[in-house]
Amino acid sequence: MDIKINNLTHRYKPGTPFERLALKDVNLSIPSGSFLAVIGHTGSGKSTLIQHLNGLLKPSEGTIQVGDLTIAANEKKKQLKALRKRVGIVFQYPEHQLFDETVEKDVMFGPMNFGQSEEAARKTAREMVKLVGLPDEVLQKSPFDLSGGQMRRVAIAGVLAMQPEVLILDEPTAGLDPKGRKEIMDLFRALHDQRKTTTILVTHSMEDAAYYADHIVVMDKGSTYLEGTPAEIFDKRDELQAVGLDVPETVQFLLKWQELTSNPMKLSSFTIEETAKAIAADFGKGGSTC
Ligand SMILES: Nc1ncnc2c1ncn2[C@@H]1O[C@H](COP(=O)(O)OP(=O)(O)OP(=O)(O)O)[C@@H](O)[C@H]1O
Repeated sequence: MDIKINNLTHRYKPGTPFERLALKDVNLSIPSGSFLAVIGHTGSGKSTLIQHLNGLLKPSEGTIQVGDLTIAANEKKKQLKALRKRVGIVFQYPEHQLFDETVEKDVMFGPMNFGQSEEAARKTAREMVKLVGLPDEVLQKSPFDLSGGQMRRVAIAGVLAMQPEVLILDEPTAGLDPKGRKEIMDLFRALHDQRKTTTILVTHSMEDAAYYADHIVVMDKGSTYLEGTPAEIFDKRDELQAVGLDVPETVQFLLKWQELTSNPMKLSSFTIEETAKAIAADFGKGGSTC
């Protein structure tokens, strides 16, 4: 489902002494099936931007097109509900929104709210719990008896249960350890690859942007500042530094490796050892053929 953001401006608390211009005249096209990372210094407007994509915020000016739905200022509730069905958001610490007495009921809530029968929602819950890598046994447990990583997966299952065509991830791995971060990001990338879900990742991690996304938008002071592939963006070190962003050495190293070997594989900063092994294996192959 293609997304087009046209001349989007957003003001918080308009007409009050606290008015704040958070987005100004943003134009962006996100083709169906892409994996976009949105990066930028704190306060640059990333969260404000993505909250427009599922109707949590309405434009002050401009429009958002998601497939055949167009959202403008003063949009009606019905349109916003239709938008929320299409666009799912995984917020930071999504487990804070878990509330039901069992995992099954929690995951069933969204689909039933959007009209699925109880039986169909139960089936969906079972499938989604499996999809996020949890065993069937958790279905009857209280979400609050699970580990932090398991709770995060349950919350993600709840978003996926709505079968969104567009998935927005707002710092979805915040607070997880490196292993947990990699598992969750790999899960999103696999979902994207298998289901062609348009995926938009808001992140402070340059590594995640470099390794998981196909395209990057850099925000600065409420506007889009740079756009391009990870290789194009991270080649612009000076421009990035000018807006307070650094390019970690791991990112430079791995992008260089991809370029040198024309290897399209997506590497993660958490898999430096695997990368080293891949390089060693490649040298090994070279050695044996020389
Ligand atoms: N509810 C609000 N009321 C008033 N101003 C707000 C509100 N939310 C955000 N802002 C302001 O809008 C601007 C953009 O904020 P936003 O949260 O979109 O940035 P961000 O890039 O997501 O930041 P971070 O990386 O810290 O999450 C900031 O100046 C912020 O202070």
